[in-house]
Amino acid sequence: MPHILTPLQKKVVGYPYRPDSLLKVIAGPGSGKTEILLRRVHHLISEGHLKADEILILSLTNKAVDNVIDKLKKNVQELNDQVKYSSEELDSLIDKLHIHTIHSIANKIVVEQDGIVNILEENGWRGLMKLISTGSSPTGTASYETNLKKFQQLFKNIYYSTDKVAPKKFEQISSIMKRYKVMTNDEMIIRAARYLETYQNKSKNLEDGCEPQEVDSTIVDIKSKIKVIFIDEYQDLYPSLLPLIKQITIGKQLALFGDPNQSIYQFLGDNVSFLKSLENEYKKRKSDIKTLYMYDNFRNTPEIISQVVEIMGPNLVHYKAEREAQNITLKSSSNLKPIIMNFPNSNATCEFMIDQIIQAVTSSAQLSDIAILARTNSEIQFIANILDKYQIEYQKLTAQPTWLSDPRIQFLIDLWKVIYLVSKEKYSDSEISNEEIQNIQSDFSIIVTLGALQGIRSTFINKLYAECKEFNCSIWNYITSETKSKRLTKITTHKTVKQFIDELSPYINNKEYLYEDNPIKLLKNVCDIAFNLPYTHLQFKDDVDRMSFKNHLEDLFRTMKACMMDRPEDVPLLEWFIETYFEYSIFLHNESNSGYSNSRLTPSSACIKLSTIHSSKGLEFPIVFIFENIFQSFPIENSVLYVAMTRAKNILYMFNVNHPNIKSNFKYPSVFPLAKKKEFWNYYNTTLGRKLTTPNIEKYLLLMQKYQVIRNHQKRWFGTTRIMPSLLRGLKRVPK
Ligand SMILES: Nc1ncnc2c1ncn2[C@@H]1O[C@H](COP(=O)(O)OP(=O)(O)OP(=O)(O)O)[C@@H](O)[C@H]1O
Repeated sequence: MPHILTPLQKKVVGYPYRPDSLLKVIAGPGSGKTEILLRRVHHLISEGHLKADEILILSLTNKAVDNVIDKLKKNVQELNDQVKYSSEELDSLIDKLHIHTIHSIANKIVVEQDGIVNILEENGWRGLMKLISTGSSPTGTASYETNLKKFQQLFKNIYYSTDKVAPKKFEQISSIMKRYKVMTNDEMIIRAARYLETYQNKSKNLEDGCEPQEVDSTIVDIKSKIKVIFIDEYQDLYPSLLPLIKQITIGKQLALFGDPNQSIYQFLGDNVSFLKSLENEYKKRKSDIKTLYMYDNFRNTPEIISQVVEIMGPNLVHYKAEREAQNITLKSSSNLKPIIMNFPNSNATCEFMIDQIIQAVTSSAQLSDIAILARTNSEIQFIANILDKYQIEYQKLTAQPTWLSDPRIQFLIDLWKVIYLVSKEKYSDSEISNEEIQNIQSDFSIIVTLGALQGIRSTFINKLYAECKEFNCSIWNYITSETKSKRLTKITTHKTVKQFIDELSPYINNKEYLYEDNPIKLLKNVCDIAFNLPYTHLQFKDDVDRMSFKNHLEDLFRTMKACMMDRPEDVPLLEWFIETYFEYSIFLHNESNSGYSNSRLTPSSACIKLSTIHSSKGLEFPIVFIFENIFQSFPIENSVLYVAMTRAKNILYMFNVNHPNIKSNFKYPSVFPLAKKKEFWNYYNTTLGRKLTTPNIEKYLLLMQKYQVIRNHQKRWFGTTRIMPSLLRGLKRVPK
């Protein structure tokens, strides 16, 4: 059954469609933002105001896009009670809607105009840094990682500033990037905006109809078909996206949904000024601008909401509106206040947390109801290690799969790029003209892979690049030409380059290999190449390191298989994989409910969730622990704490949270043991739509005694008790 809408939700769903207008929906946590956005989409279509292909839904993250698609399927099916959609009809309806991340739509526009482009990833940055530095480090004598970070910052400052004079070392950057079609995400956004603007101006000049119509493309869709644009989580938009958003939204109805209090990406730029500029565009055109508020809360208990207000009250924007809103719907009282504690050390924090988890699962909760949130990845790793120790199964929620950022896997993909791009250039039917030499894309992948090998210094890469420019030839042709490559002296370097050529040549020289469509063979070959090269990252530190590579390799293989199944018949697997692996990997990642359990065998639906606060955005969990390391010295930002606290549906714990409004007091609260609170567990089960169960406190006490782990706080409550790690694994292990 679809939810019955509240008066505030109804207003948003039924707000009229008007071209060139702005609707801003400010919605608090748990107010049903995404659901209402989709109900509005359905309303506009079913009332005949718009067709599905006239609607564009934009989000910032892939996860949010998948969330929209999932909810859309559920909602449309529920709402459509007269004519039930078959699953094919539903798929076709969803296919017609345009649903993208902002970056993927920019990428589509740019690729349609420019062909394949290289978006800078970690290894790409390293390659670029090697290319422009001249032996000594470009930014001083600090470690490579620090230099890389500084370099990226310097690059950003110089590239996007018009008034700064670039140091000599950076002058080459734009020409190199242009030459190899390498760009950062920000540049891709700017480029896409420029293409849209050019199209707009061209169409204006062509209104007399003297030139033929353009073929179908994303630009044509945006400029001529789309009438309404929805942006979910608008508070995360930042200034460098503005040129593109402006271009996309001209003349359309733009509906922004979000919560300014949850603006956790301020480090990317000022969201407030972004919105002002966008609103000014609508004001300039004298368009309608309307703000609606949604402050119902179907998620958090009133006790959690009061705690949020107590800690952050004056810092919450629009809170007045919430207070004044009439008839807001809230959950009933749970009579359980959030548990806020500061511990003297990390061990005490962990022991208490484990104890609470055990109480919860021996009462009514399932392990998958529980999420542990922390600010940094290192804190998440710390908690993961603790849970490993207790053999409690968990799943890390990450925005993108971890294998994608494993430099070893990136190295394998870069090697494939070398094979594919060099072969393509080599076997291309037409002679490559001088002008085309400027666009030899294999060069960049060679620089990235060669530059990652032991003994290859930036002076060499730099010289190589300069030589190729002088001879006007590709790097592969240069290094494989005996006469030319002799000019690059040093014996050790020479040996490594020879090794590189020897490893890759058999595949490049075999034209058929471009069409190899056996993923196992492709993977085995590229691993052989990588292991035979002096690439230090593949000399494993220990078994854990080896296992992590093995797991990532399995994920890479899974992605290849998915690409293979979907591949158009006439496109070779290698080519299709290089173009699409990122999208497939995100898709598979989200499908497997984002992440892996520590055992990799347990379904994610049976695991505790571990997540950084940033990755938990938009999610909700019955029980939330906010876990801060006691060494966390800088206070948590209001917006980050707000997002974390409002993820909790029924129970919220906050451990060692460093915030000026949270007082430190190390005292076990009187509300425990949690397992004794029968009334509360009834409430818990009812709000989650589950059958009522009785908390099994006897079982809990029995187990505690059986395993005899002495805990100070348990001693106070139950006498001497002991918990063994296997407790949560169905109690199969018999203690010695
Ligand atoms: N009218 C309604 N009646 C009952 N439940 C509702 C109603 N509208 C939304 N909900 C439920 O409220 C919960 C919160 O909704 P949703 O996840 O869309 O919140 P949100 O506004 O996106 O929150 P956040 O901004 O914190 O991510 C969901 O479980 C949703 O199904």
